[in-house]
Order: sequence, then structure tokens, then C-alpha cells
Amino acid sequence: MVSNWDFMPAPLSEYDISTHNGFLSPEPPLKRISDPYYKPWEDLVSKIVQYQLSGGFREMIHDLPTLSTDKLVGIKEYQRAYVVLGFLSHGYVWSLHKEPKEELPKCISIPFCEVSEYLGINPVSTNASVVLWNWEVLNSPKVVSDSEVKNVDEQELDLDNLATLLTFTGSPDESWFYLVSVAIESKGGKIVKTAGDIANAILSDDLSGVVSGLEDVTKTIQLMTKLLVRMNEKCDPYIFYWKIRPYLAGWENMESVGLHNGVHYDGTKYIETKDAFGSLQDATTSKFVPVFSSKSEGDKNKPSSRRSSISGYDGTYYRKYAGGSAAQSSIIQLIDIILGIRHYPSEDEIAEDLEAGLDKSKLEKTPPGNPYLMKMRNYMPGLHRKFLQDYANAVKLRQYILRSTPDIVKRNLLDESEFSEIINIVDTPSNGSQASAIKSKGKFSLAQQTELIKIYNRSISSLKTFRDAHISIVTRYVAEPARGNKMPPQKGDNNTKEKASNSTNTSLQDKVNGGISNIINYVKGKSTENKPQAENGIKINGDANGQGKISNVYEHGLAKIIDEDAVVLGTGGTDAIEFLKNIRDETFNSRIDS
Ligand code: HEM
Repeated sequence: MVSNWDFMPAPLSEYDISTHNGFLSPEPPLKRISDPYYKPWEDLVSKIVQYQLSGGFREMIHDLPTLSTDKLVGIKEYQRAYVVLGFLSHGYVWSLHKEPKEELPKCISIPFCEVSEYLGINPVSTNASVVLWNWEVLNSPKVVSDSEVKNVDEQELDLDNLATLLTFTGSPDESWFYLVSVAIESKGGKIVKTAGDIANAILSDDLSGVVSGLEDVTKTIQLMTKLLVRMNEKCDPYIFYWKIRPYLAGWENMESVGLHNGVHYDGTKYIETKDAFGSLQDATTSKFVPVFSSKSEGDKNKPSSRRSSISGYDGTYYRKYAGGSAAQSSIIQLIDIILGIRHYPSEDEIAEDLEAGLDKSKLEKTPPGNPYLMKMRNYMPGLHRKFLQDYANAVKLRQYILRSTPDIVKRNLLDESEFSEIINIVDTPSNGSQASAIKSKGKFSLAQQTELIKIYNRSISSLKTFRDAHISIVTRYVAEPARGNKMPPQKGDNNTKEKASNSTNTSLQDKVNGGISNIINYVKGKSTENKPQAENGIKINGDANGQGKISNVYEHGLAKIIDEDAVVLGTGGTDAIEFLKNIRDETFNSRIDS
């Protein structure tokens, strides 16, 4: 069935979204900008791994000409330019074995800002640059069992038939990390299609259409969860933590890793973003704060999702942007919107806003949204952000369900406002959309009402399971390596994976390698043996006489050992586990208990 999108202000194609690939580009992204004018960018980015290893990447960037963006033709070339400039920028700031750089030279900063403005997205590496627009189909012959006959479309974006266009490290682990997301995003096609089906079913008060839409949502989320856990197959946690993740970090909440003010984009001035793509324009992204107002030393390990992203001092404008994270994926936010799941500011975020003089009652009620997740929308392509906003305004599935089940007593509605919404919706037009035309008829039988709620709750549970699986992944890939529970690869160790994944082997490993745990303890400030020396901001360990040798454990940006009780930061600078647990619990609490 082809969905009718008349309930939206614009056709689906105008949001750069399809029912085939969801928020991924419908056609594979460009592998190169064809105009030879952009050869200097393309040539350098194609050798990013080699120049990182040689230590000469920053010098190569300094030699780049400042190219105009005028010769870019069409959205796909802008997307490719955004990908290339994202890799060049993060390769420059987080250059391997160097201290992070606080300044992006004009040759990258100016075109990066222009291209980003065109696309309505922040000028920094994002889920769009490493996932959405960074893949190709291999078309390698695929063995498909008889029981698993797939149609051509499905085969095309099979996880085992995909490759990435660019990586920072050249490692298969990095490619796999991005490709798992690509595969999950490709399921977004089904979610988008179902979003349309559900909207139309609501408009025609077609209960069976709503039920079957919800069943589709559940099935697709289950497929997404299966794909998510495949992360474990080919992306090694400590390669991820020690080698890949540092490149993805942004420059917000990164004081503890050396970027105190963010990054200065040379030759650019901060201009208030226009609202062409439905930019949030909230205080978190557009506030101008001088450098000297950054948090005190005591607060520096405490992340904030509300800190302003632009700062200035003596005419120098530092920008603070979160790093690349799948929190910037539109697909999970779309599922939240379809199911009417509300996320709220954390206590810390409310406290910060109160400190800033905002009215508490307003903060808690308007609009429901976790500030970090809402902020992440500015790291989505502008057209996708606009789609989320327009869909959220047009379709209110949860309200429809609440209103269509008058005979069922609901025990756990989150707040009073949900009751008033049920009562008011009949009289209150919802932004002029056709959705407001729906009238409650109270015509469904008790069995139908019970079934509707059961199916809705099943969708909620499947998303909760996805978020549970995601928390396990984050624990394994970030929290454990951060606390030294997983060792980085050892020099001369041919079988590091098994050893590293089994912490009971650590003592043997230590004997062989000269006491890794001492080094970790030293980094944690608990031992004076094997004193590490700081060189270029990188921890190296040495012997008791201070004779430095290249360490098996060194810190580089986000790749560092932290204390047991310290906050594990996400690439976006959140207190990762706490944040994710809140979001997961809010998901579960959205079930309608009868
Ligand atoms: C090794 C793999 C992964 C790691 C280490 C990881 C880590 C994180 C962290 C630390 C956060 C907290 C917020 C932030 O820092 O931005 C986060 C959020 C998030 N991640 Fe991942 N992630 C991984 C894979 C994925 C994949 C494949 C997806 C699929 C789309 C995904 C979807 C999300 C979403 C949607 C959020 C926002 C919170 C939510 O809505 O539940 N992540 N991730």
C-alpha cells in the first residue's frame, strides 16, 4: 500500500526521506565530488589514515587552498562535501599522538560552515557524516538460505553487503561500527512507511489499520535490536574505545581532555541560524557566552547538556559542538514520536536552568523533551529535523489510543495533562492538520480496546528492549574500557582479544608486559611505580627511573582511564549511562497500565 502523506505540509521526497531507506539517502551517497576543483579535498581525505600514521596530517591541511563552495551542485554534492570536511576537521583537531587543536584553519572552517548551513546541520562530524552519507553497497554474492529468501531491496542494504566510504583509522572495526548503524537506519524505510500508514489509519478511524501499524513497528524494532547486537561480531570494544572513539569526540564538555573553550573556526563569525529547517532556536544552541564564564574547576568533570555552544572573547568565537553519536539518528526519535513517548529534563538539567533564572513550572511542562535529545536535532540534517517536527505536530497516536479506549481504566498515565488531552482533543484543532478532524466515537468493543492497548504496550516494550541492548553495548564499549576493565592491545601479544576480554588474565598479562595494572593505577593516581611521563599531552609510561618508552596505555582525548566513581562521558559529553537509563525508563513508563 502506498501511503498518502497529505496530512503533512510537504510530500515525503521534500524531506529527503524515503519509504525505501528511511533517513539514509535513497540512492547510495557520492563517493567523490566529480568537479576536479575539489580534488585537493578528495585527495587528502582519501589518505587520511596514512597521514595520521605519518604524523603529517595537520601540515597537509595547512597546505590546502581555501576552496569556494559555489561549484558544488545539488544536495548530494553538498552532502559529500560535508562528509569530507567532517573527516578533515576531526582528523585535524584530534590528530593522532598530538594534543588537540583549538583552532580549525580557514581552508576547512569556512567551507565547512557554508556547506553545513546549506544542509541545516551543525558544522561538526555527526551521524549524518559517518553513517547516513558514508556507505556503499558491495554487491558481493550473498548466500541466502531458502528459508531466508529476501527481495532485492532488502538484499541491497544487507549488513554483510555494505562498506564505508571513509574511516579515520582504516580498521574493519570502525567500518563495522558505522555499518551496523547504516543497517539499522535502512530499517527506517519501514518505520517511515508505517508512520504514514498509522497516520492514515487514525484519520479514517481504522482501528485494524492502527493495530497492524503498531505490529509493524514492533517487528521492525525487533529487527533493529538484532542488528544492534551484531556490533559485537566485528567491532572490538577496546579498538573502539582506544582507537576509534577519540576521533568522534566533539568540542563541547571536553575541558577534561584539553579543549577548554571549544574550537575556534578561523575566518567565520557566528550568525544566528535561520529557521529554514525548523531549527530549535533554543537557549542551548544560540546563547552567546564569553570564554571566561566557563564552569569552575570543581565542576569540570560534570557534563552539561545545556551549556552554550558558542563562546567569544576578544572577537574570537569559539564554538562548542557535541561529537558524533547515533543519538543524532532521526529514526529512534521518530519511533519515540510515533509512540508518543515523552522524555524529560534530568534533575541536573532542571537545576541548571533554575540557576539560569528560568521558571521551574514552565521547564517541566513545555515542551516535553529531554534537552540533550532535543539538542541532537540540530545535529540532524535540517530536512530530517523538519520532518520530525511536522510529523509530531500532525499525528498523535497515543492520544488516539487513550481516547479510543474509554472503557479501560488507565492506572499509570504520566501526568494530569494526558487526561486533559483526551478530553480536549475533540475540540482542539491540532495545528490545523487533518488529524484534528478525528472524533471519538467510543465504538470499539472492550475486547478491541484491550487488544489496542496490548499491542501498543508491546511496541513500547520492544523499544525498551532495544534501549536495554544499547545500554549493554555502551557498558561494554565505553564504561568497561574506561575503567580499565578491558586492556588495550598489548605489544607483542598475539592473542590480545581473548586475554583482554577475560579480566582474570590480567595478572599474567601484567607479568609479561611489565605491569599494566600499575600503569593504570598510576593514571588513576593510586601508584607511584612505572611513572608515566607526559609528552605532547599523551601519557606514556616509563620505568622507575623515568626513562620513557611508548606505553601500552596512553591517553588521547576521550581514550583514557577514569576512576570507578567518575562520570563516563558520551561523545556528546553526557553522563552516558545515567542519561541512557533515564531514557530507557521513560520508555518503559510510557506503557499504558490497565
Ligand atoms: C559501540 C556502539 C555504540 C556506542 C558505544 C554508543 C554509545 C552511546 C552513548 C554514550 C550515548 C549517550 C549519548 C551521547 O553520548 O550522545 C548514546 C546514545 C544513543 N545511541 Fe548509541 N552507541 C552505540 C551504537 C548505537 C547504535 C548502532 C545506535 C542505533 C541507531 C545507537 C543509538 C543511540 C541513540 C538513539 C541514542 C540516544 C539515546 C536514546 O534515544 O536511547 N547507538 N550512544
